[in-house]
Amino acid sequence: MSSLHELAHAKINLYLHVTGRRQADGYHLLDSLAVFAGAADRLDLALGNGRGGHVALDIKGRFSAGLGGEDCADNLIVRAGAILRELAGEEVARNLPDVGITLHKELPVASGIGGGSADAAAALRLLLGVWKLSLPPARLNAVATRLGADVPVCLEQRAARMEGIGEVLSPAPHLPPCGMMLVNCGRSVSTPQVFKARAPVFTPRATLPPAWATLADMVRDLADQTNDLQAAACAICPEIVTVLDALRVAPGCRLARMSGSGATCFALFDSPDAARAAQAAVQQAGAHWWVWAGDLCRSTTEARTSIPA
Ligand SMILES: C[C@@](CO)(OP(=O)(O)O)[C@H](O)COP(=O)(O)OP(=O)(O)OC[C@H]1O[C@@H](n2ccc(N)nc2=O)[C@H](O)[C@@H]1O
Ligand SMILES: Nc1ncnc2c1ncn2[C@@H]1O[C@H](COP(=O)(O)OP(=O)(O)O)[C@@H](O)[C@H]1O
Repeated sequence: MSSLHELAHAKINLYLHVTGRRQADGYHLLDSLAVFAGAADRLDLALGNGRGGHVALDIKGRFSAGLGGEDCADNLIVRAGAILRELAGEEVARNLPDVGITLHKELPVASGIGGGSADAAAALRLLLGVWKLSLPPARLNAVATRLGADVPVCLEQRAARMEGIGEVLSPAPHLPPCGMMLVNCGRSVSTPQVFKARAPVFTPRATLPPAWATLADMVRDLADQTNDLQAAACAICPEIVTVLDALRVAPGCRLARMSGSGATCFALFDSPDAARAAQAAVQQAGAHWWVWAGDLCRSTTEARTSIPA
């Protein structure tokens, strides 16, 4: 059998409102518009010789060192395998083929673009396929949420509005053509720490149109929204402010903001070419920064998503 692969695209929160707090466990209630950028990790899967549904993980790529100190059992890819084995039950699990997954880690770790969540979702897609398991959509959403609040949206890798703690998904407004730049200053920022450090105020749910015909229309509406985690993340990691300043003065930048709990920031441009044209100028502001420019994923086909029925 030839090797299977999936791309795990970066999730960008175009805005992120903290609308409340869940009583039961203190998780925050969110209203966010998530889109997916062309930037991605890649997972290659090869079938092993044994049975039992074991997942062996090998990590390569530009940001592999960011996960180097961690036990592979803690990796969200291996945890995705463990949850599916548990759901399959002992008898079925005994006969599941072992697999080897190579993660090419090209997205910065703990950086507000959900790389780990995207990897977990890609692993779920791959493993459901090779193990020939199928789950009803609500069950799959619950499994994904157990792995992380960002994992459900990463299953489809399609622009979506996220509510609840992230697991309540609805269609995003139709997006206009545009380009995107992503910049990360190289410092990992802890999501729980940022949630804890934010000012204890809530922002109402946004009112969005069904479609944005032009980037100017979208930017006008996004300018009225906020990332409620940005101030707290900037206090923890002041270099985020430097990144935002560099993005705002980049030629052609229409809007610059932080994604998720940071530290990665994004900027919107008229086109992927306009974003790429501004890349060198931004890289000059921070030689050690990770800078990516290109297009959004505009369809699930483009994002190479395959959720077995
Ligand atoms: C902030 C967001 C916005 O999309 O993105 P990232 O910064 O991670 O990319 C996500 O909500 C992150 O999702 P994810 O990283 O999967 O979070 P989880 O592993 O479930 O939770 C990590 C920790 O973040 C806090 N958390 C997370 C989600 C949420 N709605 N409320 C929270 O309070 C909790 O302290 C939790 O223990
Ligand atoms: N495959 C993975 N890639 C990245 N992080 C992972 C992975 N598996 C587990 N993790 C853990 O999840 C944490 C959050 O990772 P990540 O999803 O990259 O953050 P964010 O959502 O803020 O971009 C990391 O600090 C790391 O400990």
